[in-house]
Amino acid sequence: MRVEPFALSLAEPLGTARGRMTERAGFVVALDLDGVVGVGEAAPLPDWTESLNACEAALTAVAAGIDEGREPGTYLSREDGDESDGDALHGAPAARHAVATAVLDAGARRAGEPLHERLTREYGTRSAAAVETVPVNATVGDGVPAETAEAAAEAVETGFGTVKLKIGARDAESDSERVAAVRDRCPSADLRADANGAWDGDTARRALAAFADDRVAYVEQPLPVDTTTDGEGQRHDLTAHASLRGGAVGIAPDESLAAGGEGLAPVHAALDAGAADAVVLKPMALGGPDRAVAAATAARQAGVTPVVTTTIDGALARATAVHVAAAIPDVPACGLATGGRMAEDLLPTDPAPVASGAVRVPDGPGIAGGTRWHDPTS
Ligand SMILES: O=C(O)CCC(=O)c1ccccc1C(=O)O
Ligand SMILES: [Mg+2]
Repeated sequence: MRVEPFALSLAEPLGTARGRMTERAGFVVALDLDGVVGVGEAAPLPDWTESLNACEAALTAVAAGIDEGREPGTYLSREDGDESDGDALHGAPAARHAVATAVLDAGARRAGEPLHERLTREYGTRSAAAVETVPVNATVGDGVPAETAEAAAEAVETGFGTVKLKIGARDAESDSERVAAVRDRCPSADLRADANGAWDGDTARRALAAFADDRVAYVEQPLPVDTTTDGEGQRHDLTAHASLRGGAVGIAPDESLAAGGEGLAPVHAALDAGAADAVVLKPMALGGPDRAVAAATAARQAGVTPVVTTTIDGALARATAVHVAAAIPDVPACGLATGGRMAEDLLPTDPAPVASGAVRVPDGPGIAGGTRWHDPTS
């Protein structure tokens, strides 16, 4: 297995409650499975996944194990995340994402089918369906009300039906003004907001009441991650998010789904705790496209809406996430329109371009047909 580092700068940094994102770094892996090469991307992001160093260490260990004859699939054996303790990909979801994607990509390329068809069959709820596009939301970063409304209006003009606003970088009253300004300019857009854990319970209740007037569909991660548990073993952050539900504005855990356990355990905990109207599923943070589709299936069974987003990744992981979304029947608008922020990218052309508020699902074999990483001589 080859492991190649990358670093990509963002042309348009994203302002969030956790600061500004300006660069993404990670690794592309290329894995030869009986003569068919599959590729996958690891784009680790602190707060969501292991560190860049831990990711590299995990991938290096997997590469060494494969060189010694270990079967790549055995690193992924349990899709519920129960890999045996001490195994290389335990606690390294971004590294697992790369390896799982490469294995799936090689299998799909061998079968001559797009990745989403394989994901659908193996981890989804229906037989493979032809899916040409997936609806996506525009992502609008922090800014003063006029800027925010302008960016949202521009997105709606270019065809986005859904706009997601980053909030929580300023106080809740200022964010309510931003949301009101957007609603004013975009009367018929579907609106969402993402607090990235910036609020406490009282602030959240106040802000959610104000957002209801402006018909915000849901808020991602209103409260911070807190994996400590009460006497019954329930996580405090999940209980707290559950107590915010019931109003007009839905609650959509995001960071909480990447904390407090391996693999899908946090997703199941959030569903069991009744903490979610929607769940924000990031294949990179969950440890792979296989797990993300399995999480969506579990969410649907619990009556919870699955939404797929990236951690703002390179083109390979973005396209992988598009395949995940395509494997979910009637998926709502997903946070996959982030390619335009990149100043440079992993592929010369975007295999999953966005137009009119939808992303095109790649229809070649595997993730996106052939790339230079698929050519073992390059
Ligand atoms: O969902 C979107 O619209 C874009 C993705 C996004 O907001 C994001 C990007 C990187 C890291 C975290 C997040 C997040 O959803 O919190
Ligand atoms: Mg979020």
